[in-house]
Amino acid sequence: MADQDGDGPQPYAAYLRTVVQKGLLAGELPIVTTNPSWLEEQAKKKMNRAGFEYILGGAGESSTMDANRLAFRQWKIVPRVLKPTTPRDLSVTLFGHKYDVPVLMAPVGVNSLFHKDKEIGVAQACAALNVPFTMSTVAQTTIEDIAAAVPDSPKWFQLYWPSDEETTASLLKRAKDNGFTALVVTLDTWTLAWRPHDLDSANLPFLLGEGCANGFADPVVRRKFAEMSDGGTPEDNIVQASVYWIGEAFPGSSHSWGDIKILKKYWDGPIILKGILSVEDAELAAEHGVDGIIVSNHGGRQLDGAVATLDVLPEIVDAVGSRVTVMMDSGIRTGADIVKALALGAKAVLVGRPVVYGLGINGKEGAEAVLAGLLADLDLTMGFAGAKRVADLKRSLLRRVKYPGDVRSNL
Ligand SMILES: Cc1cc2nc3c(=O)[nH]c(=O)nc-3n(C[C@H](O)[C@H](O)[C@H](O)COP(=O)(O)O)c2cc1C
Ligand SMILES: O=C(O)C(=O)c1ccccc1
Repeated sequence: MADQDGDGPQPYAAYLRTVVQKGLLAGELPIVTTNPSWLEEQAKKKMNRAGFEYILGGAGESSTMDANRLAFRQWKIVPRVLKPTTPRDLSVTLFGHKYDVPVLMAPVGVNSLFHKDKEIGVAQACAALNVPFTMSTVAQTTIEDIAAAVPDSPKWFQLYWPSDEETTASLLKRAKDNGFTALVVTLDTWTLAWRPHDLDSANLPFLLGEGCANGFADPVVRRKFAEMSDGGTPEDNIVQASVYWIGEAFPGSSHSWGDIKILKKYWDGPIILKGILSVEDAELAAEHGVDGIIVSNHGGRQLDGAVATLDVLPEIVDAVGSRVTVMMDSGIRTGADIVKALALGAKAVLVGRPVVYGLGINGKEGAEAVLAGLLADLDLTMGFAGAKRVADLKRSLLRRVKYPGDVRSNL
């Protein structure tokens, strides 16, 4: 969708072209709604229950999921007029790479539960729109298969950090050898949280082999599994192998700051820590020489009661923004949300649930429709706000308001 006529991609213009091409003007309805708060409803009707509920679920009473959305509602944009903003430039430079848009796909595992296109569908949707794709460790597609499907597109690798150093090294080597340029290390999920939604329905698909494809393809995982199972392969005993691999990805206890040196030993590109919510940890990340952080509460799926990411973003940016690249996720649904996060100092945002709802509704096409819509909305919102480029999004564009939500809130 890159538009070579202007200065880089013009997501709204591209979106309108798609509307015409797909015959929507002739009265056909889009398969995927353009309203992000209806996506969940649409996905519920279209997807199988286990897959839909796995995406939907938050930890505890989902209070952090609610907070993520409410936090966005408490900032409003003060627009400008008589200020031409075309053509707009949505590009950002992160770790020396120029990206067309300030939006990345968040790492989301077990996509085979959502649609047969699984992670490949999402990766291809991202590739079509030049959105960097962050691959999850617990994908149901291998690192090698993602690389083969989207060889020339920007790709980051997310690590669930195994307790075993040799397994860590093996995963990182495969990611590096296959063209993944940045490493995202998720720190808030050394074990899965109390998620009543999934627990009540015993929806724990990774114990049946889902989310294990990447692990089962790993030479070190295979060797170690053979050693402990009298020469067995994961394919011989899926349940036992899943328990072993999931035990590596989620070891049940956290690494410590001193272990960052292990990551540096095996990864010479940018290292980004995901799941930072406190200024203290942001400072420690900077002191330990990492390149970036993602202010994230895992979309409210880990510590229920954790603070909304937008509520701590400004203080974290103030503390470490000049030393590390600060990004954020959790609760991004609209172009206005992205504008607010960028104005409060994030260099880029990641989006999770909406895209995999799109995948569940209509495979690769659905994921692409959600991302294209989000980028078009961002493009328009920047224009109305008076911003021609991402650097124009400053804190002075926003006002903090006191009311708890909007009348139309779906919370
Ligand atoms: C179904 C699902 C699976 C996820 N899997 C992973 C994962 O494998 N690794 C990871 O770091 N984060 C994972 N996340 C968290 C996302 O990367 C991201 O932090 C979160 O979805 C952002 O919030 P949002 O869904 O409100 O956009 C997952 C989220 C969902 C919804
Ligand atoms: O559900 C998640 O949030 C997550 O990170 C995960 C955990 C296990 C398998 C797949 C994804």
